[in-house]
Amino acid sequence: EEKNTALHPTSSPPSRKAAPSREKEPISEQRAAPTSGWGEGREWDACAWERPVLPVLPAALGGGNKREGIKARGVRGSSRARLGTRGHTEHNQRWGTTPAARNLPQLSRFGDRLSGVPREQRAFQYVLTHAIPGDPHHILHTFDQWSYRCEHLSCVGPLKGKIVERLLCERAPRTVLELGTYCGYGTVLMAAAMPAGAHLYTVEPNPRHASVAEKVIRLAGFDEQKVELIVGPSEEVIPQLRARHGLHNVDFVFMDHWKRCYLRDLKLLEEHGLLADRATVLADNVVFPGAPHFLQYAKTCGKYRCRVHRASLEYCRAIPDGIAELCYTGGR
Ligand SMILES: C[S@@+](CC[C@H](N)C(=O)[O-])C[C@H]1O[C@@H](n2cnc3c(N)ncnc32)[C@H](O)[C@@H]1O
Repeated sequence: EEKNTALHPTSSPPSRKAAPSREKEPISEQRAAPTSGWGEGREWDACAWERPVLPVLPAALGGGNKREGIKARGVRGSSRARLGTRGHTEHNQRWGTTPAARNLPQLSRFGDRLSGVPREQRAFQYVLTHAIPGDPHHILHTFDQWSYRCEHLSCVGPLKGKIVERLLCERAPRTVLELGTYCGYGTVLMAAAMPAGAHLYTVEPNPRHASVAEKVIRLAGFDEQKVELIVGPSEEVIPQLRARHGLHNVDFVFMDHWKRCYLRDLKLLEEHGLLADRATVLADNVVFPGAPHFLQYAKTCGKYRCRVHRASLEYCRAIPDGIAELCYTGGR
């Protein structure tokens, strides 16, 4: 159920015609070359050293991670169905009929095996070498560059990130809960926008993702006083938030884990009395891939005021998506 693991970046991938001269160079030289890339419109060069390792990386490694739900081929099919004429043509031109596109899931796994490094770890290595430590926005920007130009990551992304950031600034919450940390993109984005003294709890069951996120969060300069990463599934963590983590109630929730868990976890938060009066609950991807049961409940149960902020899917402007905003009124 991971959101769109197979969708391609919006900007063109680097031309493979341009690559041969570099590809013949020893890898050590290629790694040394790119560091001047930032701010000069040469961001792809900054990660050019990835190409010789896997020449088909940008096209091939969009997803296909079995553990994370929808297989790349299935998502690709849906995305093509939803694209307009222009998007469809672009899609075909880029990936549509190439053997690499037809074999996305296999190639993705092949990429992980060949490099011996999971996708999220590759992204982190890029961030570590190119982002400015202690500068959350530069770290987010570096993730964006990686995701647009190299491999798709299912972070909230810059467009929907702006919506989250704006709502968070408006609400100025004291306590924030994120469900689904992944690489820590959303965590860093929210931690940077929170008022001083606010505390963010973020929940991630996958230890591999949690390990990357922990490093990203600390790289951005947020300590445990500000951001607490809890490793475990939301259904186990939510009931323990009060007793184990001292969270009395939460002012702002960002749901961005598996979509089928949204409704269950919203009800869990209600049952455990964890939603503060007028708490804001944001839920990502309610348009694509969608969370219809969650939306139906939020609109009809009488406990929330609900609206959807329309945007597009992270790193893919052709696919409509949206963030639901719920305001908890508790039925009053
Ligand atoms: C779409 S990603 C989260 C993206 C992140 N919020 C961001 O903006 O960078 C979804 C994440 O939810 C995690 N996840 C899946 N099931 C979960 C659960 N039951 N509780 C918490 N997280 C879960 C997955 O492991 C994955 O890392």
